[in-house]
Amino acid sequence: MNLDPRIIVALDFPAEGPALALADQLDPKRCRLKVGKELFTRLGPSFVARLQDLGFEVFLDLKFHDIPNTVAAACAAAADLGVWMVNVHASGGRAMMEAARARMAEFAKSPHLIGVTVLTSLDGDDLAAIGCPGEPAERVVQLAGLAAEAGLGGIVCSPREAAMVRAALGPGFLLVTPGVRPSIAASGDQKRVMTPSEALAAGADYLVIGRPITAAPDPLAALSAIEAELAP
Ligand SMILES: O=c1ccn([C@@H]2O[C@H](COP(=O)(O)O)[C@@H](O)[C@H]2O)c(=O)[nH]1
Repeated sequence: MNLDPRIIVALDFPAEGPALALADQLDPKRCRLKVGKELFTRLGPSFVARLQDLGFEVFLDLKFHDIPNTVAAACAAAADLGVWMVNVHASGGRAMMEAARARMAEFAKSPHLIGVTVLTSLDGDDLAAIGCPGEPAERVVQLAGLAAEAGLGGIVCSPREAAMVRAALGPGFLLVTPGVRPSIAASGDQKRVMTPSEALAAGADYLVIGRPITAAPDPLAALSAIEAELAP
């Protein structure tokens, strides 16, 4: 029995039906579930509660990015939902992250609060186009340091940067990595990817995996294959 499953399944579906159909087949001992902008915008807090009733810990992936007061209040609202993890954009700045951290400290059992660094769909050219020239890894390490200084418990990054961030910030700082693709899976819009076993070996704590499972002809078989790849 795995009490701290490494896999977080991204439930990116357009409606409750298919999302619940998959959740019903999954086992909270094998994975956690991520609710993102699409499902939360459609279904709201009651859907999160539904997943929690099934026994799942939920990562509410809304990537808050706003002024400190607004983000802190949004994080408090997420904590009220009893979610396991919530995130903010580290590029929102130190004061914003500190405000969110301070509000979380008011909760007896607060979610993990983590900072999104550089989206895994971006490469160096994309960063240059938005006025941030340089390698994604450099910016990830810089934003990870800022998140750590602000008191956050970890970051979202590509597994490609996991080893560098681990070396810079040491153990105990959570590295949550989307951009995970089994070798036979299509990258789609993800530009900085690694396989599940590479991600774990690089030091990722949690692997966020969506379409390689949710869009597979047999999602349970896809999950089992990933678990087998990760087995020691
Ligand atoms: O940098 C980021 C931050 C978040 N995500 C989210 O993770 C999943 C990945 O889904 P796949 O289908 O495995 O690509 C998705 O919900 C994103 O919103 C990310 O990909 N990259």
